Amino acid sequence: MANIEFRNVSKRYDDGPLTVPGLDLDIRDGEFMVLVGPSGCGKSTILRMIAGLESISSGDLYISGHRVNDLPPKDRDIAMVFQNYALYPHMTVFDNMAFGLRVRNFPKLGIERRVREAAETLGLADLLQRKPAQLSGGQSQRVALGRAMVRDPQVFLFDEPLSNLDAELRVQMRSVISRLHRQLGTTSVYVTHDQVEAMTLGTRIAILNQGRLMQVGTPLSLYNDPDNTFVAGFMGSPPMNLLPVTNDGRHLTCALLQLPRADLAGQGAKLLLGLRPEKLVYAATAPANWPRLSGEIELVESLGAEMLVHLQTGGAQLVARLPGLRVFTPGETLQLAFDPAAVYLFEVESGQRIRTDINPAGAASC
Ligand SMILES: Nc1ncnc2c1ncn2[C@@H]1O[C@H](COP(=O)(O)OP(=O)(O)OP(=O)(O)O)[C@@H](O)[C@H]1O
Repeated sequence: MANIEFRNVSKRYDDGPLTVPGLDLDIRDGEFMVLVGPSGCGKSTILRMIAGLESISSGDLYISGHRVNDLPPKDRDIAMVFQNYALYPHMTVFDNMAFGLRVRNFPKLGIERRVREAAETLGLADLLQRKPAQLSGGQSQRVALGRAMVRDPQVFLFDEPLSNLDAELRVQMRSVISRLHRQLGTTSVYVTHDQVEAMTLGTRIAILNQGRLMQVGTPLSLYNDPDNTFVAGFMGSPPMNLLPVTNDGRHLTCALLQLPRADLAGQGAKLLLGLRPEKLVYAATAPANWPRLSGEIELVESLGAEMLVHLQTGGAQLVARLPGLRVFTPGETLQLAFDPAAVYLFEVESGQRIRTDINPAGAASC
């Protein structure tokens, strides 16, 4: 078990720009930390710095309290699981799983026991004599997991391990990884650009953009309490609606609606109003004092029990997540409502959250 501390860590490749500019991040002992963010934001670079596969340009990295900036990868007691499985094609499943222990001169009996235990846990017991070419993608990824597991390292690193699997297998493998973590309690760092994966696996999630930490917290705290528009847009499916509104010190106004908010008198004349798609309800079912807004239906995506309704209204676009019991046709007008306490507010320029006494996370939904 181990904790990992980044202290003002920067990374620059050759003469390029700073890929990671001054990262401060604490990964706690035994937690499952997910690094999430758009392609190219530096997630893999951060992971590879922990593994020792990438040098650190400045700052300090500590694992279990020891500064590891110059420690070679083999001395870090870390196991990494990659997207492409990285199995040896000429070796059996057993030998692939045993390899890391053999090169560390583990006793033969111990290797046998550890591999068989891991194979049992991962449902690979019947496949130990197969070669990687005879395995499905999901089985290959379980072998890659098993190979990491048998080493019983102080840290697991995962670099988008599920991105080559189809949707159903991804869900299955997510629960395998989650169960393993509950069982072993090993500090884990997991890179993905999939926010659903991040939400379901992470004890905490670090959201990155262009190498910078946007926010770190539990999945629920990031969803309920985003610090900025980037996090608000990243967490939640579909993401939060962000509507440009004008603020005259008494009301927030846009083509859609007028919302009394005298408490924002000291704020800018233009703000962004954030409203989660799942906080919109049919006007007919909402309390009379909730603000109404209506729009023309552009598109309806059915999710089975629910649907995503895309509305066009006064130049602004909006998505609502509604119970899927009604049939709509594009072009139809739909009237919706929301709890006025459910809105988030952000500065336009910086995207930073404007915090008020109103707690949107506690707002009711019909
Ligand atoms: N070896 C390298 N040499 C130069 N630049 C690199 C190198 N590796 C990564 N980069 C650059 O660093 C930035 C971050 O890359 P990184 O792979 O860490 O991002 P990522 O968030 O993991 O992306 P993805 O989700 O697409 O894998 C990118 O702009 C990338 O082009």
